Amino acid sequence: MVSGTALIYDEEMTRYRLLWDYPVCSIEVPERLSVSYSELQIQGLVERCISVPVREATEEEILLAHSQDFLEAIKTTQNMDVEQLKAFASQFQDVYFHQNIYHCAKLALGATLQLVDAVMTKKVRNGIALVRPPGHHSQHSAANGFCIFNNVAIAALYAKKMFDLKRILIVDWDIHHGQGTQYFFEDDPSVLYFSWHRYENQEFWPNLPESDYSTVGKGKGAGFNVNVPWNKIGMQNSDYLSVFFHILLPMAYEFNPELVLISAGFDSAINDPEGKMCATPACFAHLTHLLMSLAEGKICAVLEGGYDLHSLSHCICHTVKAFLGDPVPHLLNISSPCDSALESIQNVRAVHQQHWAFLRSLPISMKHQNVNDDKKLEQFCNEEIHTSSPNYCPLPPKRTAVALLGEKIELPDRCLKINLDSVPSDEIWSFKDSTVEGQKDSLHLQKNLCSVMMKIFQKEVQNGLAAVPCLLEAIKAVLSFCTTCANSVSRILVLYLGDKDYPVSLEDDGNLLLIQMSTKKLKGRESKYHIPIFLPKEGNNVKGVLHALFSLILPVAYMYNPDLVVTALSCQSGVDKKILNQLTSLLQGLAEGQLLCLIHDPEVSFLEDTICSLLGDPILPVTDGVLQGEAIQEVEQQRQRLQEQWGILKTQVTRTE
Ligand SMILES: NCCCNCCCCCS
Ligand SMILES: [Zn+2]
Repeated sequence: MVSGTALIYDEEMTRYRLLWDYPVCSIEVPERLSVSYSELQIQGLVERCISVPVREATEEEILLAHSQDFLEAIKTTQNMDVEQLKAFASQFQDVYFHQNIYHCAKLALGATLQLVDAVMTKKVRNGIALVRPPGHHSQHSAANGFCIFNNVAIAALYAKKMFDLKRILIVDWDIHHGQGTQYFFEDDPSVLYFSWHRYENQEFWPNLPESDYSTVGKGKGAGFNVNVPWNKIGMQNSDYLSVFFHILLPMAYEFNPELVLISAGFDSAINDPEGKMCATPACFAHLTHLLMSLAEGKICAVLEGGYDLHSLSHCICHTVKAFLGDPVPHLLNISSPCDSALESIQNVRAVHQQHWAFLRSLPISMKHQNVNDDKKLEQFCNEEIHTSSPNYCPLPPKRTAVALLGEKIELPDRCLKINLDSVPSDEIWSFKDSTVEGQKDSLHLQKNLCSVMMKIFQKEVQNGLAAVPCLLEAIKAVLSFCTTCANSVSRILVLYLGDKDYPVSLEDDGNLLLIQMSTKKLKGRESKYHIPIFLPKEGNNVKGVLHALFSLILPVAYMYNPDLVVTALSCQSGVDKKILNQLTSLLQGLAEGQLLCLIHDPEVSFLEDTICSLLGDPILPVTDGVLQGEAIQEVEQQRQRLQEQWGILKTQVTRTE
């Protein structure tokens, strides 16, 4: 099983800087790399990564994207004096040169390609290249916006050529539009380019009409270029997550990339002088985590922008920790996106409707700019940046506790098997009403669950799995355990995949959020905290689970922000096992990874797959037409009904009286 996170950095890339007075370029300083690398060391993350050396890119590699003339011209900067460098720079926009920048640009590109090699040859699972100069603004024959060679664009061209890849996803979460990258792949359906960027209706740099949502790609590439403009500053975690849930993730799963490249600019984080946005560093752990279930975890993050040294270094640490499989921190106060963000989301979904199955059957209309949602006018955010990052992060619990009822399977040694006889009897707690048929089963059930729960709450393991004779009884047992033994747990999310009516009447006090996916229309009252999701069956297969996951379950779960997640799944549910594994993986972004999987009548193979998901191992991509029309309608109606209570579900600007 492929594991390990590559960290590629060389201090040679700090050896160039601005040599004259040029204000717009003064923020691109060498300390961006050195301060970030030191923070990685302070947090003990360097030693946990696999260090991969940089190399110089070859001319052939540079020429994959750039013209010979451009390359020759850049070469000449090595022997220039400051005046000549200044004159040379004046032919381009917002970029400076230095006698050593050509060398560093070759190292930045070489580092990027080293990362692609390490991931594609399975030396590591994922990784990050800390490089400068950045790349996403540079074009065929032009340097631009601090960029010389387009590192990520060349990485995509290189990966296609060297590894014969047919589908590559580029996620550009830098706050500037990577117009350079867009130009390279505008008519290329094998590279899905996604970018969000500060735009302010073309008022913000690079002030291009083609950076707006209406640029969707050309010819065969139509639909494979996705621009999400931020027309206000001050965007927050909720705005970023909403774009992932309602645009990027459904598209990415439908596209099913073989490799994910992240143009990881962190000028989109709080306190950055360029972005003036409010998303916290912890948010980037979640953005990273949400992408890690694609392409069997093959992800290469390449540094682009990020100009506030404190914010940048913490964002990078959160990204690396997510790559390493560490629990991702709680995000607080997730709620409805602001109206300006909603308008952008609505417009992007409308203009891409004809290109993507998950959108095709929806009634979406364009909404033109008339929102003056002044909530975003404030320069800086009201919420403090959580800079109380631990100096030296203790190694997180990585083990998974597995308590199986009578099942005999080979467990990876990273698992903690709990055999029932060893559980001390005083750990047994009394059911309020144990209606589990058969004393033996109930005793076993109690022991089973109690021991796994204890291990999770004692932080001895991060998550757990229990095979149970009856899902509903097990859920009740877990809930009664939490109310009696675990007062640190105040909000529990239960995701139940099954057709039985949930027995107890649910108090709507918010301590429990039950989301029930069922193939039959469940009667009984639906409430804010009891969300039945009807999923139609086609033959023996349940369709629309992934769509429900992105459009409903994950957004509501993030807004609910549980302390524990419980999934109750049955093998016979007719849901594609690969989809259940995706669900198990993605839900680990909640509750700092405290997840308990209850499985009824488990097949051994499904148990093994679930254990892999719980261990954070790469999981197989979902391939067969993940999103079906009819099922989408059902989920869509549910989403419409719930969005008033769960604002994160909104995807359109709602008329305000
Ligand atoms: N404040 C507007 C001037 C922007 N100048 C270029 C920024 C390049 C960012 C690269 S990520
Ligand atoms: Zn940027």
